Amino acid sequence: MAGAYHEGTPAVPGGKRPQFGSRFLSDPARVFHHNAWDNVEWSEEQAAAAEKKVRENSTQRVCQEKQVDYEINAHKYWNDFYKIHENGFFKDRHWLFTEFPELAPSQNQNHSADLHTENKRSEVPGCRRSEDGPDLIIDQHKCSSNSLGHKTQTLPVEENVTQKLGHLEICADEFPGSSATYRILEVGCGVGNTVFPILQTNNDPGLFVYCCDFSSEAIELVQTNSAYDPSRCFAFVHDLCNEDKSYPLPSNSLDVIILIFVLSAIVPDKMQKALNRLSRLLKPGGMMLLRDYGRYDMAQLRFKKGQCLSENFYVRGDGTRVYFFTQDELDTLFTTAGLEKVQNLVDRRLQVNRGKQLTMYRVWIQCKYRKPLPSSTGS
Ligand SMILES: C[S@@+](CC[C@H](N)C(=O)[O-])C[C@H]1O[C@@H](n2cnc3c(N)ncnc32)[C@H](O)[C@@H]1O
Repeated sequence: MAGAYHEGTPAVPGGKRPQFGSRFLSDPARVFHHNAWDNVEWSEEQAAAAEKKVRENSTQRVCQEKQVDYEINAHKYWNDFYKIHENGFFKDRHWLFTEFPELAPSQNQNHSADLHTENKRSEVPGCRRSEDGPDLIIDQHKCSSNSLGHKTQTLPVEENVTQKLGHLEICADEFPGSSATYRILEVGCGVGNTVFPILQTNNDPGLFVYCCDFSSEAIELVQTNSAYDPSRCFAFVHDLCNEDKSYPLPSNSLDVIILIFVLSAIVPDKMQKALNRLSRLLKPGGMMLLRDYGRYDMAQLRFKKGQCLSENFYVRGDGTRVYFFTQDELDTLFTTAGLEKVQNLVDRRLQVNRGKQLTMYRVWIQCKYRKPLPSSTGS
């Protein structure tokens, strides 16, 4: 199936993960000597062939009636996906902390040095360390607000002073994790491939991790996972496209929001508003982190005619959808949401199936955008 989710390379058994992005293919004759090559340059012919393939597979669009069904029932298609696969896609994601040290800042002594390097790297397209990506690859949590046992902290409220989340009522000054000092939200968390490594790796006592997904099946799998700790984590069902439902936490309350292969799963004309709403939740100085599919990724080229919904947006055989971004599109989305660029990189990786002598060209985009600090006035 085009675009089923599997992560590529497993972690090195018993060893520290090597830095990504350090293996370059200089001699094409050696392509089958390793499983993956980093920062692969595409030839003009290859780029032209990819464009042609996309033109071809986009000629025939899915009919309007089916398009409406995929939109209205999007959560159901993902529920079915998780009913079939459960958490079979759980993979080691320790690359998360190499790429996104913001997820465990106290575990990264060189955090500020890393950020400095990132700023530099963002100016050099294509110059980055790479990583594995997917290819291709609750009901409600019991109210445990203030479960860290800290004093509650009053924060400005987003829209509603009190919001109802199922049977759970959340107030501005008393919401899950209200007393935490470092708050991370993962949107479209699936079965917790990112959340659980964060909880395991980041042992800051002030950490609180929120995670949501519109698939109740996925959230149930997160909540019933033995590593789920309601004193440090709050998993909830939420549709990031739903304008009528607020997040169960106030504006300006989050240090980090992370989106891993989720923005691509929503219909393009709802992406901007979804990001605008998320941006409001960030503290000034807070960061939005994203890793997602890039234009002409192998998964896009593999779609057949009749699976295209709109330009660069496709439906898989199981009814789940996927968009393939350019760096510029993501830059526009984030900056329109009021954020400033820290990093916007393209990761072109060549994965190799040595057994079958197959080559797979992957294109992923990684972004970090920051909410600006209020500018000091009167100086
Ligand atoms: C490709 S999966 C990625 C899951 C997870 N981030 C990971 O990397 O393992 C996309 C996820 O986004 C979720 N999703 C798609 N559209 C959504 C929406 N509108 N609101 C919330 N979650 C959504 C799906 O249920 C699915 O879990």
